[in-house]
Amino acid sequence: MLSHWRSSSTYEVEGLLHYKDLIPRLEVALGKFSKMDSAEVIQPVRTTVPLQKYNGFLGLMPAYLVHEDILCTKLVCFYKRESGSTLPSTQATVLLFDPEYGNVKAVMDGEVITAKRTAAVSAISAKLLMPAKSEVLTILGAGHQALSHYNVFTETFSFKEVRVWSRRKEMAERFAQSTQGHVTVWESVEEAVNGADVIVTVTGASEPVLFGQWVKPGAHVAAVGACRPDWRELDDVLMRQAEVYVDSREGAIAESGDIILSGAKVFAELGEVLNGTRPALREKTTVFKSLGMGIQDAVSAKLVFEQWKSKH
Ligand SMILES: NC(=O)C1=CN([C@@H]2O[C@H](COP(=O)(O)OP(=O)(O)OC[C@H]3O[C@@H](n4cnc5c(N)ncnc54)[C@H](O)[C@@H]3O)[C@@H](O)[C@H]2O)C=CC1
Ligand SMILES: O=C([O-])C1=[NH+]CCC1
Repeated sequence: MLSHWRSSSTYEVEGLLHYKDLIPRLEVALGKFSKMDSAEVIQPVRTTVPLQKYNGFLGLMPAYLVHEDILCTKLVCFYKRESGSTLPSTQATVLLFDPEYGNVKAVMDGEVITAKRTAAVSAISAKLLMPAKSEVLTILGAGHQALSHYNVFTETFSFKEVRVWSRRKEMAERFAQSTQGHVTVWESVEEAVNGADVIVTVTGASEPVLFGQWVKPGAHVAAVGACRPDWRELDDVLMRQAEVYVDSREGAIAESGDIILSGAKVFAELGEVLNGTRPALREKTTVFKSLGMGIQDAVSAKLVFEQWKSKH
């Protein structure tokens, strides 16, 4: 039996999970997921328990990758926070099991895993779908996901300009000061996205913040927030004019307000594009609607555990 590891340290997981290792494993997992073969991947849609009193949700995200023998679940609480709140908006713990015995092999901090695997999947969407000559990246939101997206997008691609907008300008300014490279702060979403080739929406919004009329034709939008059926980040115009890609069709039609309320049709899962069964329509305006999947946490947790074991 493998040794048992407990870590509540965000710092420890941070040092063990690297995009160069994570991205290829996520691509394989997304491809397998989209083959819809339950002999390969078992991942029910997230079970969500509303915490009405606190404007939040507890999400349970189990997954089993059969050939890799990775059995994992994430427990994630996420909240809609008022402007100025100092409470965290996402807290997560990841449990990695030994599938044969059923014992827990590792308990890990899930915040870094959530931040990095979500950003890595958005980077995969951009790699497949952004315009061939993409020079301007705009990030809407200035929290944890904004930073992980900045990091992986600037590590993976060569943008000439990176812009940020946040509903509180001082947060956008703080974000711009915290990044390695130069980031410009914009006062309005309309100005921030004007001419942008790639737009990442990582806000806690429940009403649209990004409107289709502002988006350059052919741009790619990675839409990461609004993970509830009645929450929005994108308006109907954008949802209907874009080709919509998702991580999971099943998850999207159950959980994405942007898809459900706009009536937009899902064109493909990212895994189908990776498998070559659906095309990447790079020349069109594209939206990747991310909701997050248990398999993404599972491959991340396995990587973290492997790295940890190699050092102990
Ligand atoms: N798709 C996925 O796999 C995942 C999605 N998420 C979602 O991504 C979003 C960002 O998460 P974090 O960066 O961890 O949160 P965070 O709290 O660190 O940052 C949220 C950002 O959104 C802004 N914001 C909050 N409410 C807003 C509103 N009503 N209008 C405009 N801006 C608003 C905040 O000022 C802040 O800049 C959340 O919606 C979260 O639920 C989080 C984890 C995984
Ligand atoms: O996949 C994930 O961890 C989450 N999606 C929405 C909030 C948390």
